[in-house]
Amino acid sequence: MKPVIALVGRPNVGKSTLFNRLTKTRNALVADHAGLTRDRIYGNARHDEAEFILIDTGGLTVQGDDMSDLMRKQAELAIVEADLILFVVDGKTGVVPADELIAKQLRNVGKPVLLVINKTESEQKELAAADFYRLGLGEPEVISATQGRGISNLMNTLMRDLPAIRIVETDEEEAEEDTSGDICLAVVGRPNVGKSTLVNRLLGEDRVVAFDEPGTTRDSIYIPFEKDGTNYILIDTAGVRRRSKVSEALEKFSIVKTLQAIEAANVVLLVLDAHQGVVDQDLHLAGLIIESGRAVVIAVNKWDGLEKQEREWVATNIERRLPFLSFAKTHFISALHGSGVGLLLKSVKRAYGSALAKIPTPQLTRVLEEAVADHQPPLVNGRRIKYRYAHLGGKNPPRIIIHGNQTEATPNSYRRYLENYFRTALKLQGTPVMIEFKTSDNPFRERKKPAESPQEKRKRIITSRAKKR
Ligand SMILES: Nc1nc2c(ncn2[C@@H]2O[C@H](COP(=O)(O)OP(=O)(O)OP(=O)(O)O)[C@@H](O)[C@H]2O)c(=O)[nH]1
Ligand SMILES: Nc1nc2c(ncn2[C@@H]2O[C@H](COP(=O)(O)OP(=O)(O)OP(=O)(O)O)[C@@H](O)[C@H]2O)c(=O)[nH]1
Repeated sequence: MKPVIALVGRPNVGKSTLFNRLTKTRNALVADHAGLTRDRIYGNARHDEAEFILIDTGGLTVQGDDMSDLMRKQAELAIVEADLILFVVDGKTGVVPADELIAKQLRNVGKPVLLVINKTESEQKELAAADFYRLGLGEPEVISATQGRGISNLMNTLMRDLPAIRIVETDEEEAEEDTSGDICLAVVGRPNVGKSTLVNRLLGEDRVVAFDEPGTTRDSIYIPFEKDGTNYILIDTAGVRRRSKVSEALEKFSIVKTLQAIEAANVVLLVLDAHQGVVDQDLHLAGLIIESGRAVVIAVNKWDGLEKQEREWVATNIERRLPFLSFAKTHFISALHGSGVGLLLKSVKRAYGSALAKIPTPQLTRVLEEAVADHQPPLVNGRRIKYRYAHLGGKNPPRIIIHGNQTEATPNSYRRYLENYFRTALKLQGTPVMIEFKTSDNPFRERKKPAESPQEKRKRIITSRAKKR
């Protein structure tokens, strides 16, 4: 499971800037979806050899700000859930009383804390650090988040202090044996939408009583079950099994836990509440799911007892607010009464099949040719973009790599056209499809390149290992 690092510090010290610098790698899917609020507080960070979940705790220490209560609690929870805390201070202002207060608080958290002095582009390292030793937090890292100075050193220190963030090398054989065929299904949704009720429905009441496992709040529970000859591993973020142990709703709902579950899943079941429609927190979750590239099925729960008019409103509301999830199948269900629940798993299975489909190069290339024949790509600098062939560069989500000349100049509108064309022609349902372009003079040399970079491969192996747990 990915380690969690939390950014803490008073306002304006540069936490968001550092956050953006460390998390900017995985925006490919998100950037292309207009209307999607990107979650700027929780993110996946990747840097050369390391990978972790990064949380920006925002205005945690400010009294009377306008951060909503839930967000504040989430921030407090983030610190509890973090494996390590980065305490960011401003090198230009030097130590201010608020820094001392935060340092005092952090010393009581019982977590490793690394002091990071930001905004030090014009200063000598030693000079910038001198003032901050009195916070009693040991050797600080000296960085400039805007210029990227000191980030490599910071990462090295992190890898030393928190070795778990290092991406582990594994050999080929281990990668091969991962094709167990079990469908990893994460049930996610904000508090009170009915996740627990749905999990109980999916598993059958008798299993609920029988199962219990110790663990911390941030861990989900992995429950294998079988339905109509298919094996699933349900990732229960609602903590159905721990009702008795964890009393507070807050402790049960955790974005870190949700993120970890999404990471480990093949398919995400996003549960919404029909009585409320799509609220901002649903949008945040949808953003995290989109960013992960996982397959998605939407369950609109509490469909029972709604008037016709209300139902129409909910359906429209979902279409309007979640256009970037239009690839996902939506089911209107009642977890309480069981209606519509049976069909959910069919869609989950279909989405899994689409997300992990093996699509041979000749087939992809044929669809590409048909798409181009139906609708030509535009001219760029007087020359037409030319696509030679397409191959599958990865799964879950399918990554279709298109090779040719000037392909990088393909406008977004045409890329979306191709995406939809592939989706329809290949009958892909419930999964995002990523289109990537490569320009190469010699397609044969290109063809010999590995479909996956070593880093992507490592990532895939780690993720599938997480699923085994
Ligand atoms: N000179 C300098 N300015 C920086 C650096 N990093 C951030 N800043 C600036 O500091 C200001 C605050 O940065 P943010 O990243 O928004 O700070 P924050 O800690 O997230 O602030 P809150 O969102 O209010 O908690 C912005 O104007 C940044 O451009 C840096 O390394 N050097
Ligand atoms: N009317 C109706 N109520 C439902 C349905 N499903 C769940 N509920 C009710 O909604 C409330 C919340 O359900 P839970 O299953 O605890 O929701 P949850 O998402 O697990 O909530 P947390 O555990 O707080 O994350 C309970 O009172 C349920 O009885 C449904 O299909 N219809």
